[in-house]
Amino acid sequence: MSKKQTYPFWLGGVAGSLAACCTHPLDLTKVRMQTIPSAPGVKRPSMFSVIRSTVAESGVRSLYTGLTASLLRQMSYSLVRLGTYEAMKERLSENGPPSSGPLLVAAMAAGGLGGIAGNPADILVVRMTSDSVRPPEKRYNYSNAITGLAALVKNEGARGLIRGLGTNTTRAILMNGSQVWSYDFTKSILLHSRIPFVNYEFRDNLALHTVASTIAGTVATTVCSPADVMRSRLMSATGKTNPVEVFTRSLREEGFGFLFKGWTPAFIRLGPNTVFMFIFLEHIVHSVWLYALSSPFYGHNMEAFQLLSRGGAKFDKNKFKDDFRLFDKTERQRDKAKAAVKFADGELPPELDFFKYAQGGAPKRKETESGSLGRVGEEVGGTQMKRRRTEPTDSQDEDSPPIPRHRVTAKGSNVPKHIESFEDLQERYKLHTQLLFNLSDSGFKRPTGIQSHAIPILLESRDLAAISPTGTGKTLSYLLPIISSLGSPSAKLKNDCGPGVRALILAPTRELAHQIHNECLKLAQGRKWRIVLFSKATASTLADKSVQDKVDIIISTPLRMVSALQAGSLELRNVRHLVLDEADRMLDAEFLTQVQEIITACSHPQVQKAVFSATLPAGAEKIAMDMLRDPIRIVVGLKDTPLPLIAQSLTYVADDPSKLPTLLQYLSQPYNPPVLIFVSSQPRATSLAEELVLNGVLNVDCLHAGMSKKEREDAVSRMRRGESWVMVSTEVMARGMDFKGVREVINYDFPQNVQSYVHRIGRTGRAGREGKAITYFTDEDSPYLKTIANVLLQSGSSVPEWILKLPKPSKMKRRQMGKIKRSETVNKASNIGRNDAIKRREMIAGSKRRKEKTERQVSTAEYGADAEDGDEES
Ligand SMILES: Nc1ncnc2c1ncn2[C@@H]1O[C@H](COP(=O)(O)OP(=O)(O)OP(=O)(O)O)[C@@H](O)[C@H]1O
Repeated sequence: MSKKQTYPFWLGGVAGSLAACCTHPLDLTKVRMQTIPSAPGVKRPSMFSVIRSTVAESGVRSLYTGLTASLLRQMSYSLVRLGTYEAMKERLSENGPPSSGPLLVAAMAAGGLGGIAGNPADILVVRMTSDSVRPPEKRYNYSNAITGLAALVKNEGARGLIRGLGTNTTRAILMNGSQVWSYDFTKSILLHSRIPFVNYEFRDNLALHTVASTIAGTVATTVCSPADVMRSRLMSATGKTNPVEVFTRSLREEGFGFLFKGWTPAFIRLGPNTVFMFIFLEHIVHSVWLYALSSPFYGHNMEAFQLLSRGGAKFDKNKFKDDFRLFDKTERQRDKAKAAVKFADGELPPELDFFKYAQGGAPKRKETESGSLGRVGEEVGGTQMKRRRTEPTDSQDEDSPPIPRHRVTAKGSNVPKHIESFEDLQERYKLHTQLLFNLSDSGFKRPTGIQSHAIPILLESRDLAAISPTGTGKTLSYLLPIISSLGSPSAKLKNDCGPGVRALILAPTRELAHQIHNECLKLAQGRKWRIVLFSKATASTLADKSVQDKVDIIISTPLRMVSALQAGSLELRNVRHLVLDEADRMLDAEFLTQVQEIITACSHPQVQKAVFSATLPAGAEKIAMDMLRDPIRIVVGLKDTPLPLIAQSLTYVADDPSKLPTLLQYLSQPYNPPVLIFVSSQPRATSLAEELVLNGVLNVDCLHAGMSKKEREDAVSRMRRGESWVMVSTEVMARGMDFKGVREVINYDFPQNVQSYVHRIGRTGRAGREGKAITYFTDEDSPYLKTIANVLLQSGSSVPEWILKLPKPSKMKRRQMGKIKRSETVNKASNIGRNDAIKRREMIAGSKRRKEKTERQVSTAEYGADAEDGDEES
């Protein structure tokens, strides 16, 4: 179910009332259609004839007859049903997202309560809207809801208030169960799903609310129609009425179809009503929340929160405890005091320590159990099954190597003060409230270590080199300052900021660029910045200067960008913010020339440059520092060191052919999907994936740069949806990709270097979660083992004594590390007779790809459709 914010109880009533104002004429028409007495042989009036005759009474105004009753109904029925459902949902969410069953029950129960609360107003609605179609002597002539209510009690006593209560409550139960529940359900299904063909991904915005509420309206109309018809007939009747009698008489006279009588007008009324109600509700909740965040009154003593929650369900301070704290100065001051004490110790304040690795360094390492070479398939790290401890540990074993300290070190002139909360940004840098809201909406309550330091530095227009472990939120560290510094969208500024793109983010792979683009869109929600993922299609659109000048941010791979620069179809002269994500990769031999060309094209004198990575070897760092102006260098934890949250181990597998049986054996036992498996080449990735499938491993997927754009996108989507249990990949997935659920990484092939190891295993243990990383090593890999073992050691995983005693590989030797030649297939035994088949298949696939490419090029030329980007995989 989708995550929703708690809102004051009465907001549901307000949203319902606003919706009722829009759809009351339809409501009136529906009631009239349902209550006009039928006479044998006389055709029932159509919806349009009812509307026509209503307007004939006293003009368009008569379509609003009974509006006061309708508003009273919303302020009782909708207020209770929506408020109660939200409160129940909140309760059910205490231990994680609730499942649909309990939510459906909650929705129905809340509907029942709403039905009871709204019954008197419902009677008034039916009577007031259908009064004019009754014989004059039988009319009620209520002038408004209040006098109507008084007349009802006076004439029929308190019992009059419960007329039709049974059917009305049944209808309300069905209505809430179908409408509110199906809205939430549809929303959660659609959120982040992609519509095929148009390739649109739903986000929590107007489009999603509209589609989900339309579906909810259709479901609700169908489910509620029978109860609705019965309710109208019972409520419009005077004197004693028996529901069974009404039902059997209607059935006898009109057949079974009477239960769906007025479905079309009911839908025409309920459909828009549902759409309006949910859209109003979503927007009012959003606005109230924004108001709460920005109001100066809230900062002091939370009066406004109390005001908002007065008279209904309380604003759930427990759920919003983090936000609550943002506005509670006493608490904040207490936190600041605590932070000051912690900082004196050289540690991070607790609120910066989102990922908990800052609490005194790495966990206590486990002692090696075996001092000798393990048997094939035996994990010699000794820690892989044991969860990492992240509590601070002061006591150290004499023999233990030093525990690494994960603290933040900042070097440079006049380093701006770090922030302690996102709210500090609003106080210090006037961060737009919408951004603050979007952060909170994404569940980002506190800045991580890198964010708390990098964001103020970038907001103060300084150049930055930031090194922080994988999964610690580097993306937000640069996105937030960029978006905040841009101020208004270019299109609005009307060239005040100069024409042309204002921010450029470079990433080494298409997948990563896509992911950053998505993060950027999420953060920018609610404002109209133009954020473009640079592809062949967008490049051709942006070739039009007038379009280009309206773009605020471009996210691209270097290759794609350089092609556009060389073609003269893009200008970067106005770029004020340039970020290199995965900086060491971007500055390595393969990309350096392209990146330099792009940097040169960003010729604005005030361009701010920043480089981010989890690893930055000395060579790359030197290049980066030379390119930055008066830079600040931030390091979180130890350079090139993974988080202690990842339990790392090394598994001896003797030789390459022994890896497959070891892996199959591992996967035949319970494991934590999804598992990400890294191999050294594209053919090996395909081959391993095939072998796993042939051996009955379920939900195996494969991703490498040799696959088409569509295949790669599909593989990433399957992974995000949790449909892939085992993903075999190459280095293309090693950097930056954020699949929160990845619990285990297996290095099937030994990594090429330390950086590759750190990034590969960094696909797990993200955002504070624990992870597990296993690295297979063969006799051939053993000369390089010590290099990786040192990384394990630095980050607190244990390493067998014998590995520690291995000689340190020379620089020359280390360079050879990534150059081990491995067979293209992982199972030579199945090669016999298969090689030909594989070659044939590859030839067919190749020709298919070529054909597709030609077709795409043709269609690109004709329709400007997206075409495949260049591959950036090494
Ligand atoms: N302040 C925050 N609070 C909670 N979660 C956060 C916060 N900032 C980022 N995250 C989440 O942490 C995860 C990792 O973030 P991100 O991908 O930016 O890490 P990274 O440091 O760039 O990793 P890598 O080095 O692998 O690229 C993401 O799922 C992101 O949504």
